[in-house]
Order: sequence, then structure tokens, then C-alpha cells
Amino acid sequence: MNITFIGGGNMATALIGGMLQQGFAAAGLTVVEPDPAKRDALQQQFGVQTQAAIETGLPACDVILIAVKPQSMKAVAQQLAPHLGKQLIISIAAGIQVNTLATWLGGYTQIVRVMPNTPALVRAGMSGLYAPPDVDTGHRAQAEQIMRAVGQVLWVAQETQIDAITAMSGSGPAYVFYFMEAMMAAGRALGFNDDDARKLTYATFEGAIKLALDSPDDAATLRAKVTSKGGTTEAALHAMEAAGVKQGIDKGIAAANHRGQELGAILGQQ
Ligand SMILES: NC(=O)C1=CN([C@@H]2O[C@H](COP(=O)(O)OP(=O)(O)OC[C@H]3O[C@@H](n4cnc5c(N)ncnc54)[C@H](OP(=O)(O)O)[C@@H]3O)[C@@H](O)[C@H]2O)C=CC1
Ligand SMILES: O=C(O)[C@@H]1CCC=N1
Repeated sequence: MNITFIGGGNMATALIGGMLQQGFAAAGLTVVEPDPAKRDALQQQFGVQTQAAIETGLPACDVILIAVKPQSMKAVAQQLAPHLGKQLIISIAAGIQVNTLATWLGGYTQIVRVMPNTPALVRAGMSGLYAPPDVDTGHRAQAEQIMRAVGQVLWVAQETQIDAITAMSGSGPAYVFYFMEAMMAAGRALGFNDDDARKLTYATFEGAIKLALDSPDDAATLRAKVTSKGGTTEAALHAMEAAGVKQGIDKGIAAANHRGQELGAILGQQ
């Protein structure tokens, strides 16, 4: 499968890194990226081909994966439209609806909307996929094959669920890193140096997720097993509840979902 990436930023880098580890050939991957420093880095790190712009033409490819910011999608789609034949278009842009993109692409319909996340780089990604009914079976299978190469997939029947997936697993790694940063800062405040605060935090996350994946218990039960009556964990969780941590997470995920819908509505009117 020959794949052309439009945009060689954070998410394209994560996808390419994961795909190469899974056996995709670098020779089959091209990245269109205007920034020469990013082009050099992609060539050196991954051995993929790069080019600066769409206007100079695209290599023959089966799939075009658009990985630019939502705000750049209209301009990119309009540049792409004259180059389309039978390729599968994969869009990973937050918020941008398939119908909007199809219009910008001059009525092209073979579009699968995907919401991946950066752990794709280590093939531990989570991707939501949505395709309207008129997308070919072969194109659906191609999209799934690419995303499965870098992690788990979840097809959804309603496009609005992609905004919800964006708010959960798309943005989700940032929430986890935010918690980790806070935990390491708290560790430093308790007197640990950077290395030890990092070790204690990373090992705790790794251990907790391994335990959760291997255990028949749900998260609430696993939490209860740590929480001795009248003990330290209970004191911590009471303090976190009082500080509104859970409400903050709830509000944060709702805000991400809302922002995805808002981006789609605002940019779709342009
Ligand atoms: N980062 C993440 O965790 C995730 C991101 N996404 C989605 O992926 C998309 C990309 O995000 P991300 O990788 O973080 O963003 P980045 O800004 O890191 O990457 C986008 C890249 O596209 C380049 N670009 C801009 N215009 C063009 C053009 N006309 N042709 C080719 N390349 C162009 C940008 O160059 P320059 O900077 O010079 O403008 C930039 O290098 C977004 O739509 C986002 O919603 C989805 C899931 C997760
Ligand atoms: O923050 C964003 O908008 C993108 C989409 C999901 C993760 N990053």
C-alpha cells in the first residue's frame, strides 16, 4: 500500500513511526510537509520520501492521509482535489465532518474519518473510525489495516461519536501526562530528585495499567483494594474529591467534545 501523508507534524510522525515498526515499507510512504526542518527530520528518522507542496503533484498512491490542523483542511482539500482518482482519503482532523471535507474536495466521497492518538508511535494507539455508507468495502478495509498496524480500532456508526472519541482517546494521552506531571511535581515537593520522582510516577502508571488489563476486577474494585480504611489512600482520595479532581476530568472531557463540535461547525461554514 502506497500512502501519501499531507502534513508531517506530531500525529503523522507518530503514525509513520508505528507503521514502520509494524512492517510497512518506508519506500511506500511519502510526506508532503512545507517545513524543511520537519522534512529533513522525517527523512533521517524514517527514510520516507518527502516533498514541500501538493502543487508539484503527488506520487501514485492508494491512500492519502491528511494530517494537517483543522484550520488548514479547507486549503489542503482544495489543493488535493485535482489530484484525486480512486484513492482512499483518511482524515484525522479534529472536528471536520466528512460532508464538509467531501465538499472541499469537490464532491469526492471515498473518505474515512479517523481519530488516532500519539501512542500509535509505539503501536499502542487507539483509533476511532467512521465511514459514511457510500465508502467502498475495500477502502474501509484499507483504513482499518493502517490503523490496526498502530494499535486498537473502534468503528462507530454515528459521526458525532468521533468527536466523543476525540475527547476520550484522541486528547486522552494529554490528560494522563498532565496527571503524571502533577504527580512528579508533588514527588519533588516531598523531597525526591527529578529521576526518582519520574521513576516512582512512571512505574506506578505502568503497574496500575498492567494490573487493570490483567485483572477481572473493574477500576472501582481495584481502587478499593488499595484504599485501607482510615489509611493514606483514603486521605488522598478525600482530598482529591474535595479539590474537585473528578469534576475537573468530567468537565475537561465535555469541553473537548464541545470544542470538536464547535471546530466542525465554525470551519464547516467557511
Ligand atoms: N496531535 C495529536 O495527538 C492528534 C492530532 N490529531 C489531528 O491531526 C492533525 C494534525 O495534528 P498535529 O500533527 O498535532 O499538528 P502539527 O501542527 O504537528 O502538524 C501539522 C503539519 O501540517 C503541516 N502543514 C500545514 N499546511 C500544510 C500543507 N498545505 N501541506 C502539507 N502540510 C501542511 C504543518 O506545517 P506548519 O507547522 O509549517 O504549518 C505541520 O507540520 C490535526 O488535524 C489534529 O486535529 C488527531 C489525533 C491526535
Ligand atoms: O488537541 C487537538 O485538537 C488534537 C485532536 C486530538 C488530540 N490532539
